[in-house]
Amino acid sequence: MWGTSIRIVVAHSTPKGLRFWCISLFRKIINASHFKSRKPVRRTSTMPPSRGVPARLKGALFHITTPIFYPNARPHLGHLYSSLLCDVTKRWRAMQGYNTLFTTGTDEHGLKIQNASEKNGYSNPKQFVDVLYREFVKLDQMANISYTRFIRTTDYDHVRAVRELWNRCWESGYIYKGEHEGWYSISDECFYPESKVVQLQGDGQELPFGSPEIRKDGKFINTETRNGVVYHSETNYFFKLSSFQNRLLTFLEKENPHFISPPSRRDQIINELRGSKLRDLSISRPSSRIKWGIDVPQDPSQKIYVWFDALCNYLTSVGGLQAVLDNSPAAVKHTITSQLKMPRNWWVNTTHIIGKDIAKFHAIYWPCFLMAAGIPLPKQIIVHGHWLSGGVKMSKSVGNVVDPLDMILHYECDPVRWYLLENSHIEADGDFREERLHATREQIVSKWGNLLNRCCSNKFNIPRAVETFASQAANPENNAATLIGTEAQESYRELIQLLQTLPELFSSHMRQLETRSALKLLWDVIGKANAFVQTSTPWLKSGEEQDLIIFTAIEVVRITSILAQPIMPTLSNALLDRIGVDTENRDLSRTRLGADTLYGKGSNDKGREVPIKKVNFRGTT
Ligand SMILES: Nc1ncnc2c1ncn2[C@@H]1O[C@H](COP(=O)(O)OP(=O)(O)OP(=O)(O)O)[C@@H](O)[C@H]1O
Repeated sequence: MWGTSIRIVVAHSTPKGLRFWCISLFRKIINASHFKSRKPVRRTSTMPPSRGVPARLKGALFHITTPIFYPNARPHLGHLYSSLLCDVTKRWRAMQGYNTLFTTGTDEHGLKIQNASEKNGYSNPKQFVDVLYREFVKLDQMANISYTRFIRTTDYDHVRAVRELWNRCWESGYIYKGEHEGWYSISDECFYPESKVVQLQGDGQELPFGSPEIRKDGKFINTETRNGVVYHSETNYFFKLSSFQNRLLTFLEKENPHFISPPSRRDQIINELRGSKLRDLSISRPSSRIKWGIDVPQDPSQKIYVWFDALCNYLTSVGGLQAVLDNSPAAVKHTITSQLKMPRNWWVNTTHIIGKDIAKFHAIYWPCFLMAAGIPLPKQIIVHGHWLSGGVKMSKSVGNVVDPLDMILHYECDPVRWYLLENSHIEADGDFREERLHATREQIVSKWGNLLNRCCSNKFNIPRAVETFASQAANPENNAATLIGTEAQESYRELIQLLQTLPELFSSHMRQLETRSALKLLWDVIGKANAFVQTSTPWLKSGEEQDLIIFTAIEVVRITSILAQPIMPTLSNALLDRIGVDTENRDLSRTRLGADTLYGKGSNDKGREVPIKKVNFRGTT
């Protein structure tokens, strides 16, 4: 205040050159006296955050969905990855001020489940899925996946929603009965055109369909998923997919070019739509062949195709088709959906995260079903790559799976989450390596934990350092002079620069789901902070110089831990607990340097430990 009034007097009463000279002189005097005579003043409340949640985000709606998974065997690392991307996005959006909804679940009907149930000795597939869906719920619990609803396609309200969708498409004339023959994959539960079928020879050679050497009794596979196919003919109901080719292309190319992300996946779908004509899609199967499914409303001799059933789960999750059309709460009572006052508003703010294996179903079939039913489309589909094992997609059917529960039990949930997000890229496939997971945990302990440990030594006083320097944080250049030696000052300046840009850059990577780049930013600043502590040797310093070093380093722990909450919810909060950050002060508005002026109490007490320890590498990959 004193400084401000002097500056105002000087600014208004002197010529320009003299005025600047006076200002800088006064600044120097003020800073010098400030450093000499400053005594910590205990404040009664924390400083107001500098940047709150932008008004446009407060209360905005964000609904995110995983694919629903087949409970034909226990879940593997690939399933966890899809769920994790959703969980992290949901947590991040919640931190930004959105109202969020997150649904996941299991796809419990169809031939694949029927066959697996029989193979496992169950007479009723429902009993089989009742056992296996729990494995998916258990994994979500163990991995801290914070869904708001776990949908099972055998849930009453879902069955009702599927019938609603079918009836609406039927009434609008987009479903008709016909004869279907072609190459069918039991594993993929779909037909493939001849152009995508080859015959496998004994020597591994593949003969395209139509080659003279092809034998009728040979083994045929499709070239998309490489699963076996058989020639099959039956009466089915068809969906008039062909009617939507142009509408869908216009939507994807002109009206909503960001509907499919990343752009490379959008281009693939557009090329597919441009390159070949959409054929009408068989959306039922004879009940004689498939017993385990939802009856076609007008014809119980047919069961609804499992994809028509499964995709509809996304509508169930906001209350079903009618609730979306009426934009009023679902008639069927469910703890979540009946609470949604305006289901359509949630629906149009829905993002589907899916693996690339099911892009066609989500980016072509699903929008067409919705268009046929007169329902607006969701906001976005984000397509991610696969985790491989032995060079091919990790898959339940192939059996080349990594058990995520096993990894979580040994390495704990947060390091596994961090590892998966750091070692993957939305557009590329990832290769699981247990030694890298182990190294990730080591790095958290030796870099993050070490920085915390150093600052929490009983030689230092974090609360005093925070009280002294938090209010000065807006003026880091003034503080640099407190440090002795150009090396320490340079290191300080670099660190401050990184910290100042961190929240914005981190946010921009998270918006694009570039988790690897987001996490790299955290490592960069933590690495820089460790180097700064090493260079400035606070254990050899005292008074304000020591406090400034400790304040700056512990700010790195505080800010990175706040930002890391969506990635490692438990550990980041344990780190914040360890340095006494109030639970009210862990939002994004506190990620500015000095945005929390009251923390650190008890942090330097003897005997308190870092909340993560090393574990051994088990040597199995
Ligand atoms: N290897 C993987 N990498 C990444 N995600 C995967 C992987 N496997 C499955 N998923 C996720 O699960 C979805 C498919 O679920 P599904 O239950 O069909 O898995 P699956 O292991 O491929 O099953 P199956 O082998 O029985 O067909 C994918 O779209 C993706 O979201």
